[in-house]
Amino acid sequence: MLEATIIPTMASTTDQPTVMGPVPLPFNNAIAAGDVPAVDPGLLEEYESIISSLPSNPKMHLNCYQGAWVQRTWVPGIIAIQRGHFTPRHGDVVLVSPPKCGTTWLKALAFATMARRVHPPPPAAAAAAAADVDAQQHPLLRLNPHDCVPFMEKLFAAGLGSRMDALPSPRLMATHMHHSLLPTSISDNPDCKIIYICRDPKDMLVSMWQFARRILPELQFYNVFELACEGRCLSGPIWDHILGYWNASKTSPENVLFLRYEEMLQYPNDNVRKLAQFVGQPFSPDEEEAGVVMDIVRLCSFEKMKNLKVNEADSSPIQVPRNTTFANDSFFRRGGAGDWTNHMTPEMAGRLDAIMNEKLHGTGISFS
Ligand SMILES: Nc1ncnc2c1ncn2[C@@H]1O[C@H](COP(=O)(O)OS(=O)(=O)O)[C@@H](OP(=O)(O)O)[C@H]1O
Repeated sequence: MLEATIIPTMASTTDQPTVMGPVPLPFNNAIAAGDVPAVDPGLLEEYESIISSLPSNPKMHLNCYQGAWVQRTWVPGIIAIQRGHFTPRHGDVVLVSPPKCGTTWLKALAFATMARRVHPPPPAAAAAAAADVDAQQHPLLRLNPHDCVPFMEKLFAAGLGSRMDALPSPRLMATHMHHSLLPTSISDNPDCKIIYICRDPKDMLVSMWQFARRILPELQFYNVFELACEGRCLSGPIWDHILGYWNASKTSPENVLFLRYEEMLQYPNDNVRKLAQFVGQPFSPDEEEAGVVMDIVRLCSFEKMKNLKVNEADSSPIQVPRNTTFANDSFFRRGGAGDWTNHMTPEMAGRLDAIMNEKLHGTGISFS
């Protein structure tokens, strides 16, 4: 670890400079302050012409870009990242997931783990004492995890990608991009660590449908299910998304950590230890003795996060760029595994399992 230095915290525009160690800073509206730079009209025209040539699903606002179904508005961001507008740095950690597979949870856990020396997670006693002012200082008690860890393609699509350069190392960021979409400057870069999380696709689809219904109330679960089976739902083909990172984790285990939502639910402490080790910040015997692992798991638990004031329905999201569509509460619905049994017939579940089994056959990973 480098020695602690005086650098300004980004926690809020009014915060005073604070003694900080080399930890990720919450990436929130402070860093997005100022005018959004105008995107070159020529570039916009080029993006538009690329997008208009892509296979599309207008109802779902999706396009198929280089074999992956992505949200239309993210395509310019993906292109910008592929063209080298993002400059990786030693110490960068990229969190990757298909949507609705535990992104929010992983953002919280990775942030809490990597920032623990400057922002210790509140210990059990302090967490119980609501009046404990110090305990409330933790960024994750005042910010939604999406305000702490930027979503790369959205940021670049908004012309704000260069603001990542302002973040000190180590930087923590997230993407939903398929492995095949990543530029080699990320995917083949030993300086850049990737932490991947996936989930039983059946639960992922239920979660995705429930989320999408907030803006598309007429959307039927059956439609999302069919699209997924055809490989055309958001981040589809799902099997390609999972396999890309699964294979990379086998080839380069020191660069790609592959996690599963269901295993995280079952063994949260072990998985947080794995994460800390992977990013080069293993828990010391003193931290183990003090219960820091459990403190992080408790701070980031579904129950804790869902019940925070910042994550209530009327809490305004400050994500960068601003997400006016989904309120913070939409990221914490039910949690847990197995909700698919309430929405799929056994035939539907069997069909999706069979497709996944066929696609993942012989790879060493399965979901049934
Ligand atoms: N802390 C924590 N622990 C366990 N589970 C959690 C947590 N936070 C969010 N969730 C559940 O994750 C689902 C949302 O997935 P994502 O966070 O990937 O969504 S997004 O892609 O960022 O929009 C969604 O799952 P469902 O409840 O099944 O819809 C969330 O409830």
